[in-house]
Amino acid sequence: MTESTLPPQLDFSKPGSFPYETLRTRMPVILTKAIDSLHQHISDNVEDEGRSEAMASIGRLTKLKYEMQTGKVMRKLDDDGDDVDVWHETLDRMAAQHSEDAKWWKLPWLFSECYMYRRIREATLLSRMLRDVDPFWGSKTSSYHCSETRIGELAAFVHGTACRMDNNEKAFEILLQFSLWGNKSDLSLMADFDGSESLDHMQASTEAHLQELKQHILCDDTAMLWERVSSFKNACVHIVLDNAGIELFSDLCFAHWLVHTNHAKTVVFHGKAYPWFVSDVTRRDLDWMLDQLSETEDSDARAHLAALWKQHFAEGVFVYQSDPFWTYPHEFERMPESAPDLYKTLASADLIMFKGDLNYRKLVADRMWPADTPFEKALGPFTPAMLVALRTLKSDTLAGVPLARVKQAEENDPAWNVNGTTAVIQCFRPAAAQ
Ligand SMILES: O=P(O)(O)OC[C@H]1O[C@](O)(CO)[C@@H](O)[C@@H]1O
Ligand SMILES: [Mn+2]
Repeated sequence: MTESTLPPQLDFSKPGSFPYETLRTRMPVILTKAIDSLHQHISDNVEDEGRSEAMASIGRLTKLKYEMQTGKVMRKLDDDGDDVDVWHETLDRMAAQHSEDAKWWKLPWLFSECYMYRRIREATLLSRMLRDVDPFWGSKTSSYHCSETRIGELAAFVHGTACRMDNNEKAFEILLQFSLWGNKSDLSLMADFDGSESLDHMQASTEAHLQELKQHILCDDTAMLWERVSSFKNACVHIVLDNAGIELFSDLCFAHWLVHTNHAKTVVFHGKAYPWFVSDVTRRDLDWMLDQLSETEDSDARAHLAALWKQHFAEGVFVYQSDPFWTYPHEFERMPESAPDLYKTLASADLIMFKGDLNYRKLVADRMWPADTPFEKALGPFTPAMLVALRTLKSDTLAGVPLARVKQAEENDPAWNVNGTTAVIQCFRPAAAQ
């Protein structure tokens, strides 16, 4: 298909649409919160001489908010980050394709949203006092603390039961589902477990709950995935991470199971090089979470897992990488050209797991595909290895789902595709892996 015969990317042309409301309401709120948090950091930590340059960065963000809200030009970047050329080339390409003057509201949603986070990065990079400050740190750490009970329960299940279950497939399915629903901010699994019951009881009630949640999975390729994973011995699995907190914890649990049942020898985690889309994982988030888990009592499953996982990272069983490509505004089909080494690394994987909504949008190029378009067709040329997308839906793009299923979901809940209550587990398996 040529660019002109492909469905267009999501944009802001329709008042009331989800992208439109995101730019009108949600993005300014996110920006205001980032400004507030940097402001707080300055008041608490920055002495007189550093204050004016830090405040100049706050001024840049206030200006950005004004530019967004009033449809001003999306200007080039002022910092000297290694990725500046990529951003400038993309900005030029976008302008040539969509609107010569590159104004806010005129370029596609995916590019515009990524650009906002890159401008936040610019503002922090340009101040010596702020360059290492994460404006979303407070919201990430407090969301972790809100999930601590659930994390404790899941840790007990993983440490105590999952790797010893007679039925490997069952354990795989449960942990896969945790990783999937971990992408929904409010993970309401194990709702009935009050800490006093046995692990068996907890497992039974969790299984019942997961069973109930299954009806909200619009396309479920778990069987295809299991067919592949069950054949693994010492495989190399890559997980392209999404959010910090309970989602990251559930991803680590899945990786733990892969390694401790000898299905995988190595799990490579791909995170972001700097704060991105509020809650996405950076190395600092990962290290902080491991330390939090270590600080529980010695007998706690969380402390055991943290010790083991730290050792895995030290020994290369778990590997953390943060290629700059993940914070480009690029659809993944651009990876072979834009990040050939990363593409080569992924092509060597036995399986790549893509977590979350934004990764899904980039997989299918954020186009308005008819929902029943085959997933493989929507992936276009991005087929490095067998891959699976685990996503709760928080934006309108979707492929690989029968129209009757979409209709049913719409009837149940008008916000079905943007509020994280429905999900997909979608696999692509190249001919060579069959
Ligand atoms: O963390 P996730 O699952 O990628 O969700 C982020 C998503 O949320 C949104 O901000 C919309 O709610 C999208 O822009 C983005 O795709
Ligand atoms: Mn995210």
